[in-house]
Amino acid sequence: MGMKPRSETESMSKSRHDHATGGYAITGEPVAIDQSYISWLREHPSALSSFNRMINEAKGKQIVVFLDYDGTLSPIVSDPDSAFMSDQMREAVRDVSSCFPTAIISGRSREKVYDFVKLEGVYYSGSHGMDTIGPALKTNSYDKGYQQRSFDNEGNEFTVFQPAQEFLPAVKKMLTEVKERTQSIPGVAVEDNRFCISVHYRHVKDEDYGRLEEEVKLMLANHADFHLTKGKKVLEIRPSIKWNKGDALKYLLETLGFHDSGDVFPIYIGDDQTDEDAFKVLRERGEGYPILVSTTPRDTMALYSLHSPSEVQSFLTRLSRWGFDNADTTHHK
Ligand SMILES: O=P(O)(O)OC[C@H]1O[C@H](O[C@H]2O[C@H](CO)[C@@H](O)[C@H](O)[C@H]2O)[C@H](O)[C@@H](O)[C@@H]1O
Repeated sequence: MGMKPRSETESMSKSRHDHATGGYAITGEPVAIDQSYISWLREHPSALSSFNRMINEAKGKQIVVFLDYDGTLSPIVSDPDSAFMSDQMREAVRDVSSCFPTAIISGRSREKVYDFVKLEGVYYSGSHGMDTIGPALKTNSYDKGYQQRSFDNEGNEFTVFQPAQEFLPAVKKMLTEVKERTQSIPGVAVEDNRFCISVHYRHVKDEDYGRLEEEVKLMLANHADFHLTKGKKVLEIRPSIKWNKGDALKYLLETLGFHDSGDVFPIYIGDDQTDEDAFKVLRERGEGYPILVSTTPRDTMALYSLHSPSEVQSFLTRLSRWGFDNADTTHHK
């Protein structure tokens, strides 16, 4: 990573233009590209336009791919239970994971992400990194009390790391409480993400939002060891431990054998506020490619950008093609 991304605005805006619509909306009218987005792209170039440069930086290093789920592998939709991944995206993730170690780190429960993705050979981390399946246990710097050996149906060994284990009984109680407190507010949907709780308000009227936030905050006032974070039309209740998606990324890198290693090139792609913790880790380590998925200019620690899940798919497809073509010269799984 090292250097700041070079300005590639002209080619970037052209590629964005071409990618989305061929430069024209389906009405035949030229597509207007927001000027502020184009300026933002100067600071956060497209990971597709910068692909060759990225590959040059990655040469001789082990690429490891980290992906967020909602808004990255699946588009944001109004019903959280219907955030399905397309077959094409699944194929792109499968191909990438057959070339490089690949992990999906999500705010959802680990089981739910697996149900959406349904791919073997991928590491899954749910509850914002508080429930992570990693490689089989070797010596590592993490508390063994939170790590358990486990086996899949084919007898492959892996490790489950759950640093918020002792919070589970409290999360269960809060789940019941938050449902009771919010049931009279039309449109609220409470999602059990195992170690955290999502309170969705996408379908709540603006005039009811204040009451919802107040109910959640009142509940949290009685649970000092939990706190609130905000995502896309969602309030997220999380145990107050020093653990986030960035820590899960570090845990996976270490257990994959890349603790403080200059031989690794981690790529992290995510769209939400909680992904910033992972971008920050890559910036601090000074390695890899932090990529934000966004259609609008945003304050971010990411250095590169992709416009939408469909661009994520193109990026992954390109990466796996490069991985397959260079199987003899690159480190592989
Ligand atoms: O870390 P992620 O995998 O991005 O998970 C973050 C939250 O994603 C989901 O909610 C978001 O996506 C929904 C489906 O597109 C959308 O309806 C909702 O408004 C978004 O906030 C998920 O349902 C949450 O539990 C996750 O915390």
